[in-house]
Amino acid sequence: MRQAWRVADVRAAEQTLMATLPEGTLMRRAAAGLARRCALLLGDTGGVYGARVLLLVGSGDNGGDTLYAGAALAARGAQVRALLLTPDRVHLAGLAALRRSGGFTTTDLPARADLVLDGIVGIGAAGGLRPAAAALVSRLGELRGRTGQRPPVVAVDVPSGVAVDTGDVPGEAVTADVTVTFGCLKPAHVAGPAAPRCGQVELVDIGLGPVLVTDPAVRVAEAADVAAWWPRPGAASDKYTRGVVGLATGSARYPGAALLSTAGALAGPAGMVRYAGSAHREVVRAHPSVVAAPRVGDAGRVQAWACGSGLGTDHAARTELRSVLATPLPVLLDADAITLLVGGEHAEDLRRDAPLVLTPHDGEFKRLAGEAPGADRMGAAARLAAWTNAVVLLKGDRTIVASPGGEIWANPTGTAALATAGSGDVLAGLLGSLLAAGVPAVRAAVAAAYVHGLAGRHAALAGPVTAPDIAAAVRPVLAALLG
Ligand SMILES: NC(=O)C1=CN([C@@H]2O[C@H](COP(=O)(O)OP(=O)(O)OC[C@H]3O[C@@H](n4cnc5c(N)ncnc54)[C@H](O)[C@@H]3O)[C@@H](O)[C@H]2O)[C@@H](O)CC1
Repeated sequence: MRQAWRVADVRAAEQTLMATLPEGTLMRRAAAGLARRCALLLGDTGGVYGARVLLLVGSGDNGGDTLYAGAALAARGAQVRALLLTPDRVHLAGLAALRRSGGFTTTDLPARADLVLDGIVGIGAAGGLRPAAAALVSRLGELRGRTGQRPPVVAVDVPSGVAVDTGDVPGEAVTADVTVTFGCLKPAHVAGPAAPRCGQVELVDIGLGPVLVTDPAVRVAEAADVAAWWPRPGAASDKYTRGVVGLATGSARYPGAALLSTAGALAGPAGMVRYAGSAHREVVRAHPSVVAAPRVGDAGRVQAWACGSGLGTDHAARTELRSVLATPLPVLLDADAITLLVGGEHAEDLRRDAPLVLTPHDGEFKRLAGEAPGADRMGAAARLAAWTNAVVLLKGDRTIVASPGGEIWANPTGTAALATAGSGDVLAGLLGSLLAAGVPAVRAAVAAAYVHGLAGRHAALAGPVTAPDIAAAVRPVLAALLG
């Protein structure tokens, strides 16, 4: 698991650590790690000696890190130029170090550079980039390196222009190939549109770990976590002990949603799938192992329900939703079931002890919460989770999972390939299967999003992706993940 902390927590930890160390120690550690990574990058394209390195230097300590790292590269023979955004406000000791090592300052963007370091602004950023910085960033694409290609950009701590605590990108921002960050990850490295702008994120240890005592703002599951959480059948397992998942999905109008949620559920860890709904004949024809009935009340025993994908919003759909919510079982509500919650008619039904998971996309989120997720998707998901007492899985490029208790996860495996009709139905079935297999709701949501994303990527290797391709890709992805 990887974890990221908010700026206020990082600052507090840094203060604690700095009080025990000679002044400038942390910046020296940060700059040394940064220079090492830059030297490695230059090694890939002809070496440090003689390389043209451009430093974009803002007024704060982020600029200071950049100047010290530039000094280290200049000392190894690189031609280092620092473009100072605010020449009257600059880290003076860093600038002196650069000059001592033979580095120069410049006032405009040069035509050529083999490496760019973005030290315009780090965790001290307030709001979007100021006009002069934004104008500079918009021109970075003009640069060419010794191979004639665009030079790699290394962001110092975070790409300038991103909102560090939310991962939002409010305007012009740097797109980095590598981000070298210090002490710990920050939310922008893992969540929101900022995350893909970071490129490869590398963490430099500056000794912050022992004093970083607050809970992380956001967690990111890794393959080993998902593999550890994923239930596997044992010698004593049978179809019932592995869990039976019930699906209340699809309708005469949307029979495809029934088929896709079933395909997702069949790829999950539960031992049996029961389908309840008007597409019961189609489901059994396509998936003979499924036991199907026309209504939730006739479905037989299950250990969790997934409800809503393609269910419709008519009276019959409302009755099925009510039946599902009346059970003492974990329930996942997707798509139309979320829409049916709007207006509060099911407020009483939602008072339940068993886990509830909601899987809205932005439109469903807006309908239910009354406003769009906005720039702070993690905060928005956490608020909806607290309000509904449900685990909320907010779909997106970096899908967010938020628990009612305030735990937040960002999914790292998202891909544009998942943005296709019926993709969410597959996810609902898969997540329902994990719930039925006894996986706690937050882990089930995190694991389902992770595997669903990998399945989208796997399917995309063969060309344009449809939802059945995603469902089919879950098995090979699990085979590789679970070993
Ligand atoms: N505090 C510490 O102990 C450490 C800090 N380090 C570095 O210090 C950075 C934080 O330094 P600072 O607190 O000085 O803050 P920054 O250097 O991130 O930014 C603050 C400066 O940028 C300007 N600024 C703010 N918002 C801007 C915007 N939207 N557009 C353009 N300019 C803007 C401000 O005028 C201010 O002078 C970290 O990101 C990291 O790089 C590292 O050296 C590691 C240790």
